[in-house]
Amino acid sequence: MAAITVEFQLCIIFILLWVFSLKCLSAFFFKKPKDCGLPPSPQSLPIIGHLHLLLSVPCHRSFQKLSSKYDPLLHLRTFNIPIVLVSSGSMAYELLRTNDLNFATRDHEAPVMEKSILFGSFGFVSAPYGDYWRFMKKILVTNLLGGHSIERTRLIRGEELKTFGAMLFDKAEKNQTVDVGKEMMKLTNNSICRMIMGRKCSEENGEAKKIRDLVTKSLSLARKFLIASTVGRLLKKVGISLFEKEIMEVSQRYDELLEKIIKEHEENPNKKEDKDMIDVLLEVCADENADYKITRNQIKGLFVELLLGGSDTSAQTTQWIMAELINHPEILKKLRDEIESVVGKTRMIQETDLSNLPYLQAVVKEGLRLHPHSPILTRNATEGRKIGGFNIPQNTTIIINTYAVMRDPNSWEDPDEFQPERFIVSPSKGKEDEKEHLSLNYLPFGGGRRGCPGSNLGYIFVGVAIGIMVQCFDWRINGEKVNMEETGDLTLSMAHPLEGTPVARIDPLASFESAEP
Ligand code: HEM
Repeated sequence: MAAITVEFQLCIIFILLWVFSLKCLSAFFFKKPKDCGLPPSPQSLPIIGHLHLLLSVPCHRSFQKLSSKYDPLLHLRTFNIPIVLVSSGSMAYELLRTNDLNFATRDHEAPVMEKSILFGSFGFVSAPYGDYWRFMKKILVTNLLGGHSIERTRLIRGEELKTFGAMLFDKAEKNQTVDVGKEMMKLTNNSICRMIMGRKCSEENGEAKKIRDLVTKSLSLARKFLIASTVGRLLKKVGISLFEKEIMEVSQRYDELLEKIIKEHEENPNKKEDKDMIDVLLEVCADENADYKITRNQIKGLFVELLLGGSDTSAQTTQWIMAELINHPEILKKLRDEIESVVGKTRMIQETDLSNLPYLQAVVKEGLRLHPHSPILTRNATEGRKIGGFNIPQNTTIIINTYAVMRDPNSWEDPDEFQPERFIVSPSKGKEDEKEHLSLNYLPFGGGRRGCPGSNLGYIFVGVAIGIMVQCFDWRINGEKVNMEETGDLTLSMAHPLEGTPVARIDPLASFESAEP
C-alpha cells in the first residue's frame, strides 16, 4: 500500500512538473497577445492555437465554416503568431482598398530560402511593397502584361491556340480522352515562355516537359512552404530549416535551365523591335544608371513566378469552367449559340472575338467566382489599423478567404449555383450598382496594388480555350456528371481532374484555314 502511495505521489509530481514546464515553455516562446479591442477569437488548442485549422485540407473550407459559425472577422493564432481571418466583402474592401498601402506587403516575416530561386529572397511576389517591387511591376506591365504588350504578343498566343485546337481534333479523330487541365498547362506554359523569352521550349529535346514538371513540382511544394512559414519560423530560431533540401533541389534545376536561356540571350540579343522580357531585364541588370540595380537571380526568380502565376491559374480555372458547362448542358448550349451567332461555324474563335461575346465573359467570371484558383490571400499589417471597428495590431498576418467572400449568401443570391446570368448587367440594376457590388465582393484576382497584374491575360487564356472547346466539340465523359469535389492547399483544384472525349462538331480544316489572327 505504501509503495502504491509513493508511486501515486511521484506520478502527481511528474504531471505537475510536466504542466509547469509546458506553461514555462509557452510563456517563454509564445507570449499571449493582450486583448485590446481585437476581433473575437474562437476556442484554440493549448500552445499550437489554431494551427490545426491552417493545416486542414482544403483550409479555405474550414475557415469558411469557422467564419459562418462565429464572425466575418476573427482573431486566430498559430503558436504566438497573430492572424486575422477576413471573410466578408466589406471588410476585405477596407483592407485591400481603403487601407491598401498599409496592407500592401504579403507575410513579411515568412522565412525565405535565402539562396533559392523558388520561394526565395529574389522573388517579386513575396517582395515587400517598396522600391524593388515598384520597379519590377513597371517593367512587368510595360513589357508583358499591359494592354500594348498583350496586343504585341497576340500572334504567339494565336499559334499556340492552333496547336491546342489541332491536338483536340486529333484526339477526337482517335476517340481518345483528354486531360483538360494537363493540356491547358501545355498551352499556357508554352505561350508564357514564348511571350517572356521570345522562343519556344522544344517538345523534342524535352525542355518544355522539363519546365512543366518543374511547375508541377513547385506547386506541390507550396503546401510544405506554408508549413515552413508557420512552424518553420519558430524552428528557424533554433537553427532548423524545414524542407530546405527539397526546395533547393528544385531551385537548382530551375537555375540550370534559366542560366542556359539567359546565356543564349546574352550571346544573341534580339534587335530593338523584337526585344522580349529577358532582353529588357538583362539590359537593366547591366545598366549602372538604372533606377534599381537588379541581379541575375532576381530575373530568374521573376521568370519562375510568372510561370507559376500564369500557367496553373489559367489551367485550373479552365478545367473548373469546362466541368461546370458539361454539368449544365443548357448553359453550354446558350454559350455555343452565342459563339455561333458572332463567330459562325466556318472559322475557329480567336481572342479578338472575346469583346463581342458577353455571355462567354459571364461564364468565365462565374467560373472564377465559384472556383477561385487562390481562395486564400495573405497580407501583413505594416502598421496597426481599425478594421470593422476592431483593432488590427501592427505585424498581424491577415488571411482573406476570397472563397467565403464570393460565396457569401448575404452578397450573392444562390451563392453555390453556377449562374453566369448574374454577370449580365440588367438595365434596371445599372452599371454603377453592379460595379460597386463587384468591387466589394468579387476577388478572383485579389485586389489593391498587390492584385493580379495578369488578370487580362488570364481572361484571354481561359476565354479562348473555353470558346474552342464549346464551339468545335461535344464532350463525352465517364458517368452522368463531372465530380466537382475540391482539393488543394493554397490553391483550389479538382480532386478528380476532368477527363473527357471530344467529338468534333465542325470541319477542323475549314476552321484552321480561316482562323488566321
Ligand atoms: C485565371 C488566371 C489567373 C488568376 C485566377 C490569378 C489570380 C491571382 C491572385 C488571386 C493573385 C494574388 C492577388 C492578391 O494577393 O491580391 C495573383 C497575383 C499575381 N499574379 Fe495572377 N492570376 C491569373 C493569371 C495570371 C497571369 C497570366 C500572370 C502572368 C503571366 C499572373 C501573374 C501574377 C503576379 C506576378 C502576381 C503577384 C502580384 C504582386 O505580388 O504584386 N497571373 N494572381
